[in-house]
Amino acid sequence: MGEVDPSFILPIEHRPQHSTLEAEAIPLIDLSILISPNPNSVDRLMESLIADIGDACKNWGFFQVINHGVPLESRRNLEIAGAKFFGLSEEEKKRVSKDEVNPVGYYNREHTKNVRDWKEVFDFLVQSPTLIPVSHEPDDKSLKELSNRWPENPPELREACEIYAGEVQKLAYKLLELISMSLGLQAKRLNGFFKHQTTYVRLNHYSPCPTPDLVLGVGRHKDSGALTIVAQDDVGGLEVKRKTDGEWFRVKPTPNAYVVNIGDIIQVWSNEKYESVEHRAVVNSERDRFTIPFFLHPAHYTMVEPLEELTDKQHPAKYKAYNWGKFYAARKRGNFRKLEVENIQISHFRVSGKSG
Ligand SMILES: O=C(O)CCC(=O)C(=O)O
Ligand SMILES: [Fe+2]
Repeated sequence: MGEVDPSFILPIEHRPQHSTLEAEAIPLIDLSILISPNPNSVDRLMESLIADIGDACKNWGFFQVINHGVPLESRRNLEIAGAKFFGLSEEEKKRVSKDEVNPVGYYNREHTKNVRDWKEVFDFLVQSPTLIPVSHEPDDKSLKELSNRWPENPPELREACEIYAGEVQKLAYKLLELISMSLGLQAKRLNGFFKHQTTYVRLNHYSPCPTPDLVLGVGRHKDSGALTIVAQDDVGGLEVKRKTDGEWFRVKPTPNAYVVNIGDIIQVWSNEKYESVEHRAVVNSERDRFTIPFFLHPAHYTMVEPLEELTDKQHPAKYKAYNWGKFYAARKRGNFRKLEVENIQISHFRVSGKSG
């Protein structure tokens, strides 16, 4: 293992098995009806699309979408500018380093469950500035404004990021509406939570690793937001834990598709009709891999709790309400230091205590 820093090395039981099955299995959903509806068949096709989305959310918590309306050019421009940025010297990238006070920009020391991830990232906010709580402490009501930090090089990165985020945001709302309808709710039932969203986009770079069996690009985790929409390149490495048997499945890269997954917030809103599913990113010894997740997050003041339309006497709420901004601030602390205690989880808010 030579030069690999021990902080990256996983406990034996969490090391990736490279016999992992390749999943055609996560559903592939065609959204073309949203872009060019045919008036003669739109109702029937919409009904079947909503049913497919509902099944994918229930059975996998993950699916891929094609014909999603995000212009390919906006994605390519960002992929190219992002690769140029990651190709700069460490010193230059660190001029836009993020830290505990200003958590946007460049970072290469992220930890998942106290093990260092084999990756470097560049994060930017979809709304800049974005308001968030100063601390995770419940009694501290102070807020701070976060603003994006742009590197000098490459100069085109900023515009590429902004255009891309605007395009994926439209897709995020379409998906949110489909998910809402699949739960039997009004299409726009969930949109209001995102008026002052804390959404951000991450550029991930996983460089080749001499010991891919001992480390992970991103350790196993569930996304804590509402929805995640990921552009992955053709290298592959994203793995999803299948709900039925806990097997890890590789998500096969599909050209120009997006991988979509349910986060913890939709698990809570839906009162566990849908569940957020564990996933991870493996690395390899030969090729650089680039991915771009878009993390759809609500306003910091959102109290996350099961939606009242989905609860009644027979189906009581499975979670107590929690404040999104405080939850996220507590979660993020674990990225900057090794914590002595378990990081905060939605299971801590579960009424009868099943692990989430
Ligand atoms: O890069 C990937 O394939 C997945 C990244 C991911 O799951 C995350 O950043 O939350
Ligand atoms: Fe993730």
